[in-house]
Amino acid sequence: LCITETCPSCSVTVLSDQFSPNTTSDVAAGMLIPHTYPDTPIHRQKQWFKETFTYLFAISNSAEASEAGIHLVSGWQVFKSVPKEELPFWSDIVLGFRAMSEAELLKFPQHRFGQAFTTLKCDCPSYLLWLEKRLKAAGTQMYTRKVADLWELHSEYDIVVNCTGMGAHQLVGDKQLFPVRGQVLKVHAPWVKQFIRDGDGLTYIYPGIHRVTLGGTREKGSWSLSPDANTTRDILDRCCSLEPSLQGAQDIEVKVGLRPSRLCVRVQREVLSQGGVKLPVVHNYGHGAGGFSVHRGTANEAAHLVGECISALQGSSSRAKL
Ligand SMILES: Cc1cc2nc3c(=O)[nH]c(=O)nc-3n(C[C@H](O)[C@H](O)[C@H](O)COP(=O)(O)OP(=O)(O)OC[C@H]3O[C@@H](n4cnc5c(N)ncnc54)[C@H](O)[C@@H]3O)c2cc1C
Ligand SMILES: O=C(O)CCC(=O)C(=O)O
Repeated sequence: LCITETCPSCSVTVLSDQFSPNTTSDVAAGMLIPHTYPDTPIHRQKQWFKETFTYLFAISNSAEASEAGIHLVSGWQVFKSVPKEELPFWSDIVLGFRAMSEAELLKFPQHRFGQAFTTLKCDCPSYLLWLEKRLKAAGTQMYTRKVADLWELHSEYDIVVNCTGMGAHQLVGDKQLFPVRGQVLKVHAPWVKQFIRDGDGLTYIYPGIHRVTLGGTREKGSWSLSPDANTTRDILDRCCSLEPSLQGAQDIEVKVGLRPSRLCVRVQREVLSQGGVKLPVVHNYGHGAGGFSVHRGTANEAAHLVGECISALQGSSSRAKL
């Protein structure tokens, strides 16, 4: 979508072996709460988050908000002891970030410190459909197709943008990419209006438009997409200890996804070369646990790199003519 916006003369085709509702992005809680990528400079991550927050905040304030599934949500992140970093790098991007008051902390007898703020949340399947609709309106073709090798696209396309998430492990043989399995529950508990996140990042309660997402797990290196019944009980127990009213949650649906994790997101231009033939590629994958939080920022950067590929192609074709 960013490419169609920044380069309207480009003809964009989306190829994917799965579309919504069968992607990792459909499983996500969709909270805008960044995760730190250890090998990406903080100023770059902050810029990605800021661009994403600004973009989604504008949608949340528009008549598109409910179709796009974007809404503001307020709540608390609570800690058993005061964290080393009292002010996370994103504290001035979310709204109204402050330390919790004594009165608020009374709700969490096992916790000693907390942060209150308002952020955005995406109802992921709605947002993905809304994005697809906008792509189609921009004239983008969408085909179901599994790509086994980027070179198979060479004869049909000038530039390939690789946004395959965990699929990049096989497609481009990226051994720095690893799965972090996450199991979540989507439940009916319409009385829960505030989010609650344990500062250790393992347990969270995220109210959405229709359902509340209860999490979670972070199992590094696990490729299993099968729900685990013991884990479901454990998630429910942990969430009930933060919000006892969840004992009354109904209609529990279990979802599992593999976070496409790396020490840094790979937003990078590469020119593949084979027998003197060149294929420009822009990679945009490896968003781990924070794909929704930074998606618009990384997409803007990838679109910019596509612009650079176009300039390089135009330069080489004019040189070829000379
Ligand atoms: C339980 C859980 C909760 C999460 N909660 C949050 C949250 O609250 N906030 C947040 O910011 N992030 C969250 N995340 C992280 C977020 O879901 C991911 O970072 C994000 O979904 C990654 O998006 P992606 O588009 O890169 O990958 P995907 O959504 O997996 O999309 C990749 C696409 O590429 C296609 N593909 C792959 N390989 C090929 C191939 N060879 N040929 C053709 N197509 C291919 C796939 O079919 C798919 O459509 C969560 C993740 C999990 C698992
Ligand atoms: O970490 C969070 O609180 C949001 C959920 C998430 O990003 C995840 O489970 O990966």
